[in-house]
Amino acid sequence: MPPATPGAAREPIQNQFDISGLDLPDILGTINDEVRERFGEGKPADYIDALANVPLDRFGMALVTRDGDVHEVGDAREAFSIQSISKVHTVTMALDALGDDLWERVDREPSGDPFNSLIQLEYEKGIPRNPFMNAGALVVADVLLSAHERPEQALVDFVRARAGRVDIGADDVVAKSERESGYRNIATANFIRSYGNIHNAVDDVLDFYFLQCSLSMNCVDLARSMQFLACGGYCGVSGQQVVSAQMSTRINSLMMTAGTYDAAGDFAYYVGLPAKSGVGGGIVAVVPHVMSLCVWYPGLDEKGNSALGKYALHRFTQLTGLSVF
Ligand SMILES: NC(=O)CC[C@H](N)C(=O)O
Repeated sequence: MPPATPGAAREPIQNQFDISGLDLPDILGTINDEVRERFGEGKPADYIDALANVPLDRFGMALVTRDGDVHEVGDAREAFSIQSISKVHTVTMALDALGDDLWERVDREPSGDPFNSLIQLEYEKGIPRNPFMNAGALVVADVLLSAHERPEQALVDFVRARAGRVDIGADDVVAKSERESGYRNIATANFIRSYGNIHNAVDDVLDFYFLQCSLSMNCVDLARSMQFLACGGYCGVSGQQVVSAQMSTRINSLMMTAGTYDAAGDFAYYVGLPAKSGVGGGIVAVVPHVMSLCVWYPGLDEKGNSALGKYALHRFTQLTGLSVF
């Protein structure tokens, strides 16, 4: 049947912000059952000794709505190494400190290369492609070292305030292990320094970076810590406006285009949400204006993203229709 008005859509447009008709506990339960059938897929991040032997029999998922309601399933309260998810927290702090001047130090384009790649840095004279690849996160770390008297404490305070928990901290074993096996990050930081785009001592920048990667949090903490990106920059957990509404939209855009590295296109296609992954197996995602989510499964695919975490988010957008597209 043709639409009544020429040019009008056939389907009535649903209010994409209305989740009252969704049975979220049931949807999470279905995803949990499906994921557990597939335990064993992927492999842990074996280039960091402390993460190499994490068993592939854990899955957690949590979401936090705009109203602060929490839904969770599986191992959503088991802490894990947040790794590169911390890059969302640090870029938020750096944008708060420098505003758009940050973009003179780091670009905001997808890289199409692995998260630890150095290849574009020489062509682009020490300006990393985006703040979510390791090179960009090292520049962001340097910005925070310049902006804060006690940068590590400032980061821990920021994450604690967003998650609403005072006992969040770094896992020293993971941080030490990262330093011991951190050949690429050490090379990257020194290479950027040679272009003058790191201003503080390289070792201090690396210490900060390894600390941020080694923060230990669970799915509920992480979903809460991203709630401000679902609420126009307002963090319901702390009652603070963290960044402007415009800036929170832009951080979501960065996650969409670069949050899952050289799989960002596939992620947009398969999941359809801004997301940020870490090699600890966590992935956070945002449904703008609706909710923030976190999934965790430690087996990674070849791009370094949680294999079943990605599957879980794919099923979530399929079952709820909550893709941004
Ligand atoms: N993608 C990631 O989570 C990478 C973080 C890891 N600590 C590294 O620097 O290699």
